[in-house]
Amino acid sequence: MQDILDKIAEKMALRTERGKVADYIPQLACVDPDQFGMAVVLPDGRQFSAGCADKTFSIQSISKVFTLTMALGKIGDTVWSRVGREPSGDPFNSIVQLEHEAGKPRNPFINAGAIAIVDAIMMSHRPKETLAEVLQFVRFVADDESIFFDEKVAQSELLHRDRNASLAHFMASFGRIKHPVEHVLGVYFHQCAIAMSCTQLASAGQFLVSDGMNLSTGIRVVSPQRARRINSLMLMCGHYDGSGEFAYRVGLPGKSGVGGGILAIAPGNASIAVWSPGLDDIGNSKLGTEALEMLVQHTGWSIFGH
Ligand SMILES: NC(=O)CC[C@H](N)C(=O)O
Repeated sequence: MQDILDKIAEKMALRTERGKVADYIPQLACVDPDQFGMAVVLPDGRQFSAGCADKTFSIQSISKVFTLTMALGKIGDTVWSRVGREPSGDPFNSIVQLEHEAGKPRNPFINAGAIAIVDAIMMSHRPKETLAEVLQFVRFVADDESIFFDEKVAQSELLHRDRNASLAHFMASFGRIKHPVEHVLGVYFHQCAIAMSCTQLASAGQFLVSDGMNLSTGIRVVSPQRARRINSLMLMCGHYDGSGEFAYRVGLPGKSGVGGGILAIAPGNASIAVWSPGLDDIGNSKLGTEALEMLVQHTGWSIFGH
């Protein structure tokens, strides 16, 4: 495994076409696009990594996997009255479907869906309390107390919130947001601003590899059925309107973020995190996808076989 990762990192270091860093969140535009990191955690807890796998980056929308898991824990299947579970085929920050579908987002991984999920987990609590809970949950699944919110990124998103604020207010106009919109957005921007390294992120994904159980810590996070369902949502919706392309090229449940990270789950085999800040046109990590494509070719880990 170490050899495979070293080879991938070597190849990635030579790439000149690295995509474009997200600049609609100015703080993300400051990140050096020449970086690449990758980490793999096996079910027995063994870790392998290459490149700058220990450097923290903004996990952005990858956080939506963790807040969805929290929401399912808190309100169970009621989640599905707040968001759907179909791919949207539209960009992550699109508003068009909301008008046709009475303010109900297609799935929990597009921005509108993740904002609705935040509203669902707030349960009349103050934003600070919900934020503490989100951070505690991520630290728990990663088994790492050092994970933190990058305040600069959160403030940058807050300052440039027009699009997400529009989504939230539009949903509120259908009676679908129960807490003050500014509170919900504050929590949403912070969850997106969680900073993690590839190693930490791959550890956090372990429960999705082994039927809901983190075999390293021996702690069950969710039931096998729930782990399977979260994985299916990641496969169908985790890369927005690029989910079909990601399934075709990589064939693993995956969740991307505009910080350039991707968490991919090879059920029964490994939790994989990759980071390279340059994005493709859709907003998914360009080299991150390429690296995962190479990894599955070497390992045969795609859920669809070799
Ligand atoms: N795709 C993403 O990672 C988007 C998350 C980002 N925080 C946003 O709201 O626009």
